[in-house]
Amino acid sequence: MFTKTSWIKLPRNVVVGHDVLGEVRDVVADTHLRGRPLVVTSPTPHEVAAADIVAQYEAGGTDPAIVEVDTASFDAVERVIDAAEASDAAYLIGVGGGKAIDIAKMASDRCDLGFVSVPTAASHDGIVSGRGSVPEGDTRHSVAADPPVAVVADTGVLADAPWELTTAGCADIISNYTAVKDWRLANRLKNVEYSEYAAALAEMTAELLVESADSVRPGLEEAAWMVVKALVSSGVAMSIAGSSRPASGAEHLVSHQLDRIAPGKALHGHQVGVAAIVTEYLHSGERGDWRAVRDALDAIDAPTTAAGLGIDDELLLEALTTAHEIRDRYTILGNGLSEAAAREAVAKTGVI
Ligand SMILES: NC(=O)C1=CN([C@@H]2O[C@H](COP(=O)(O)OP(=O)(O)OC[C@H]3O[C@@H](n4cnc5c(N)ncnc54)[C@H](OP(=O)(O)O)[C@@H]3O)[C@@H](O)[C@H]2O)C=CC1
Ligand SMILES: O=C(CO)COP(=O)(O)O
Ligand SMILES: [Zn+2]
Repeated sequence: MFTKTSWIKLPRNVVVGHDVLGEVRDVVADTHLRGRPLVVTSPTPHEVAAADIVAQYEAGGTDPAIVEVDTASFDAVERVIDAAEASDAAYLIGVGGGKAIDIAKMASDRCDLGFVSVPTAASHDGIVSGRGSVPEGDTRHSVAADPPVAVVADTGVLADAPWELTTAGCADIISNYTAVKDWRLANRLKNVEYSEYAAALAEMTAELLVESADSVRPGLEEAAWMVVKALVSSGVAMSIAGSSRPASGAEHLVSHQLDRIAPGKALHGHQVGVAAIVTEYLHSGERGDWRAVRDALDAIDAPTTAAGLGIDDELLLEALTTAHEIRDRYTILGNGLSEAAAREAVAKTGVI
């Protein structure tokens, strides 16, 4: 008897374009969301975009509540839940990078309130995904959370953001190659549930971005457009999969471990990019595709070495050899990469 069920949750409105920040209130009005919003943001995105959104609501006679978060943590999620209850918020608007958006997404899921995603940086593929990702102690939780009801991505705001945020988003997409390889491996070796549609979408998204690398240049709004479309597409792949598997494999384990042992040194996307060079080497060997991954990162100005990340060589080696402990997710790292193998891989790929 066939007993499988698949429940794919996707946003209702995804609005991408020039000056769409000014349309947040109208985009929300086109959904079922009504009442007083709680704007969840972080310091820079507050100035860059959240203040404008608050002004839109005030001009329309609504006084939105606002809360700032400064770390991606469960404490921050609790603080936002308290703020939502105290302000009697009807829905949440996450304005910022991955941190603010994840926190808003997870808090709104817990409060059973709708959530709107307003990215101020094309730096990560959690913009539309139905996942929230937060560290806790020695582990990393990637939890299911309802995806945003609406997404408003202003390409002018994204193009004005520091260039390295955009290159981090590109690297997060390029890491789909190795993530999908890990997913297929886990499916073959551990019978992990696998979706060919989600895998194909994640890979195709990376492919299209790499093919367009020449047009991904600083300050170009068209580049912001291309990158944010790829981030949306990658987030949809995660929603189809019902997990972050299409976009998160061993390279993400290494990045999450770096967040623990070398916090705040480099952006999420840059860390997964450098780690992907190494995990691609582990998948396909010296003559394999690791050069293509490195060259793709290089072509969009993303770092390709530990030094480029500003991370000490020994710390990267520690992350590589301990990354398998971060969560129960089978990857090419198996039950752990030995120090000798890690040293060999970083030397062969020039990552160290
Ligand atoms: N849920 C999911 O599916 C996914 C989640 N993630 C998560 O997302 C996070 C990484 O996202 P990321 O965006 O790199 O991290 P942050 O949200 O920390 O943003 C990085 C930096 O960019 C700044 N910033 C954001 N927008 C602008 C702007 N327009 N101009 C100037 N500075 C700006 C932030 O400022 P400030 O310090 O003021 O906030 C911050 O310093 C990680 O926690 C990762 O786990 C990543 C991929 C997928
Ligand atoms: O960063 C992500 C995908 O790019 C989310 O994946 P995680 O589940 O590893 O947090
Ligand atoms: Zn990522």
